[in-house]
Amino acid sequence: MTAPKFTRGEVNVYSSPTDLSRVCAALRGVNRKVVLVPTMGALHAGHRELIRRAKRIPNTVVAVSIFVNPLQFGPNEDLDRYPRALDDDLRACAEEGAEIVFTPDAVDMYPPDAVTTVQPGPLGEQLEGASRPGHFAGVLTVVAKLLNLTRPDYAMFGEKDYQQLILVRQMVKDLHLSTRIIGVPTVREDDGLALSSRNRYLSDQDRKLAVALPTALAAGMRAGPDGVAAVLAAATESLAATSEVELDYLELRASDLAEPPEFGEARLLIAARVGPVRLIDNTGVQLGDAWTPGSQDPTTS
Ligand SMILES: Nc1ncnc2c1ncn2[C@@H]1O[C@H](COP(=O)(O)OP(=O)(O)OP(=O)(O)O)[C@@H](O)[C@H]1O
Ligand SMILES: CC(C)(CO)[C@@H](O)C(=O)[O-]
Ligand code: BAL
Repeated sequence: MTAPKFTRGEVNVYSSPTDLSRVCAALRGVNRKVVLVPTMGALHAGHRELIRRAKRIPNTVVAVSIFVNPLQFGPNEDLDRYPRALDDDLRACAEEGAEIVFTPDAVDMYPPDAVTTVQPGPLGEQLEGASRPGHFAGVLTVVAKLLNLTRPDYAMFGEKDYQQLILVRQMVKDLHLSTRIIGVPTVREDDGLALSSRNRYLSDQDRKLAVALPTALAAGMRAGPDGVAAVLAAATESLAATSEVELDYLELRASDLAEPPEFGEARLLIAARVGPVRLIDNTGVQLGDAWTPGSQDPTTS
């Protein structure tokens, strides 16, 4: 196959995995780098930021996948009513300059005889995985398929789904995949709420209440210099002010999520239900003083 020529502002849409794989191979053959942006569609400014950052990498072709992956939804979750907006999504991809959009059918990603999945290990059972059993096996399986189909040089993932980002990085390392995983900071509304496709399910009143999540994270972050207990106390106290928000978890972990937090960079993660909508968010927290083991002690320099 010869590599396609792209017209600025136009996206090339593929729904067949084989066609996608061939076109990416042809592009690699003419020394173009491929950047993959995996999404479930209903694109918002957070997704656009992933595409924009992908476009900043020189000599690349940006491939956005839009696939509501059934394998990562539990039996009582919102697979059927997950927002779908393909026409708007294609327009957004064209506006941001993505060259390729991949919109497969579920039967092509999971033929009836497919049995192999990618398992995430212990971290996959914690935090989001504790509330959504099997979720990360579903995510890693589809991401592995997308990485194999496109063999990208880079793939973009949002920090909004921080645990997902960590698990994808681990999978890439464990399976000796050669893609570089790029994490993109969370894009937020003016009041701090993290953009998410599921925000559109929030009623006006719940939308106002939802700001309790980033507010609690910010309170925790400000308490960072006072240590682990202070961070958790501050975030918990902040959250208590909004009794309508039903907390699922609020946890402070080391940045890799595997270790308990000690000094330096940590991650504060929250999941909560606001009305019918389950929202997640997280933030980096600097624990203790600016000095951390391994850094230069400013008092002795
Ligand atoms: N606010 C955001 N800022 C940065 N990246 C984001 C944001 N929201 C989603 N992403 C990233 O976009 C990619 C695709 O996510 P997805 O399509 O599930 O959107 P979503 O808004 O997270 O949807 P959902 O409501 O299902 O969580 C993921 O890598 C995700 O982390
Ligand atoms: C990475 C992903 C596209 C896999 O379906 C999904 O989990 C998401 O949108 O974050
Ligand atoms: N952004 C994570 C996808 C999910 O909630 O299934």
